Amino acid sequence: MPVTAKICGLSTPETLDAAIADGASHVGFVFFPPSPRNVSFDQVRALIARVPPHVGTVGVFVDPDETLLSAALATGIQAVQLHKTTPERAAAIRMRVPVWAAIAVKTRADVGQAAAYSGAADRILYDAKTPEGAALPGGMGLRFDWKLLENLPQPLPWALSGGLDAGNVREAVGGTGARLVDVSSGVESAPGVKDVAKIAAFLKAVAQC
Ligand SMILES: O=C(O)c1ccccc1N[C@@H]1O[C@H](COP(=O)(O)O)[C@@H](O)[C@H]1O
Repeated sequence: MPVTAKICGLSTPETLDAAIADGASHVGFVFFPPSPRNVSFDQVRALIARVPPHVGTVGVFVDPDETLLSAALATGIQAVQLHKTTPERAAAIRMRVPVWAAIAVKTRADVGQAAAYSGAADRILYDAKTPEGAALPGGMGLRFDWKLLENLPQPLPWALSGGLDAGNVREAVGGTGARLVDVSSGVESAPGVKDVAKIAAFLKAVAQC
């Protein structure tokens, strides 16, 4: 089975088109105002119109309230990636749209939190835990100890993220067995500024995994 990749935090037609042309299986849009990647509903509507049916669209949220979630779902996103969202809230949201539950990982106990999302999410996204008080719960280019995922029974389909880039994704996939990887900072030239050459290099590296 080939390894597939989500390119996250896209905000321009040029970088979205590059991700699709270079083989991304999913593209992600961030709905979180403190993020340098935050996008408006109109922006996302226009971007989604460019996405072919074989590429999945994912909205990224941090425990979204009802108003934000409803407006974002109206743009046409096909799944939601939920950070800092309880299993109960995730389960309620899953009644409306497929859910990727982000698990912030620093320790083995963090990885164990994934089990609580059985029945509440469709996929687990293991991401690096950002420091206490950080502005963002993800998208900071931080990685966690991939050994924490070794030999672990997985409660759900899962994906790996956190600090991935073209130079380390092969090692990450080899060490963890991930079949879906997710990147944001690793394909940027500055926070929030996606780089088409880095997107191409990342997706080429993934194709060689
Ligand atoms: O990218 C953001 O700004 C962001 C904001 C709020 C929650 C999550 C966010 N990003 C997600 O974090 C992971 C890892 O990103 P990175 O590759 O380490 O930069 C990825 O899933 C992003 O979608």
